Amino acid sequence: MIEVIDLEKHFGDNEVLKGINVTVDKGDIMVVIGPSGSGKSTFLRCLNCMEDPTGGQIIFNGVDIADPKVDINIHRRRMGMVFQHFNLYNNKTVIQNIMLAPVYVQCQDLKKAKRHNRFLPLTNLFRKEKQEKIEITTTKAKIVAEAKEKAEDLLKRIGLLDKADVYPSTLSGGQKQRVAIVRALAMNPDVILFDEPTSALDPEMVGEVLDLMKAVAKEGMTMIIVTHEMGFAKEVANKVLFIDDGHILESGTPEEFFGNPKNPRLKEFLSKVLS
Ligand SMILES: Nc1ncnc2c1ncn2[C@@H]1O[C@H](COP(=O)(O)OP(=O)(O)OP(=O)(O)O)[C@@H](O)[C@H]1O
Repeated sequence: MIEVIDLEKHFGDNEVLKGINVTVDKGDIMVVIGPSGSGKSTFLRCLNCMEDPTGGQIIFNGVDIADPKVDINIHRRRMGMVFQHFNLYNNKTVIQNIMLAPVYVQCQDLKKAKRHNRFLPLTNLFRKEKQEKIEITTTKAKIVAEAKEKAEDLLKRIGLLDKADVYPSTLSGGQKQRVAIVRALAMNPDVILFDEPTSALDPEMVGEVLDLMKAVAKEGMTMIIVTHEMGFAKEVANKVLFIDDGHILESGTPEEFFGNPKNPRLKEFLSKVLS
């Protein structure tokens, strides 16, 4: 699904990623670990071009999205992202947060179709087939109604339907992050990128977020997760990467990675974080 080839990212003289090569297959749960400042978040942010790569390719569903000529917005909607600090819109209610992006992209598609006055392959996020022709007689009201139904289902799933109309500031950190995760799911993405999703949470809330992530993983979602939660990596991941100083120094299954680490820097890192 994603093939990262010789990815480089520099911030001025600071060469943060120095040639990263990774393959992500459909259904992979890939956990990325490494010391602070090693480039993990930068790697994740380059995957959906939130940071423009300095060099290399990111082939996503067959298209090099690092190519500046590519319309990244079309591809980015297929990649969900969950941030350390939730990034919910505080001036929108919980359900509005979940509905916003699906309604926006579908209304944009509808406008485009109407402009061309013909059938176009439109994104219908609420049907099984992700790219199917929908009739241009679809209306914004229909799109909103479908998005609302889906958002309510997602809130039900995380036990927060009663919070649909409140603002995020009234939620706990764990609740905010669970809303952020279902917001990503509402776009029916091919992959979700998680950037330290539990690092900003009080310890008692970490479990509820990890449990939701485990459930999403079980459903077959492809996930790439930067985290310091080694227990989660051992239990849920099928691939683990160790990034240090802008390189992948080791990668493997959790069994190989934790059971028989080879790189001395990884051994040292694991002895610190697992002790
Ligand atoms: N937008 C930016 N502008 C300039 N430098 C940046 C930017 N983003 C990251 N960096 C630099 O890139 C390096 C790697 O940062 P990054 O956040 O990717 O590390 P990390 O491995 O995720 O660290 P942590 O575990 O502490 O979050 C750091 O030296 C950081 O200062």
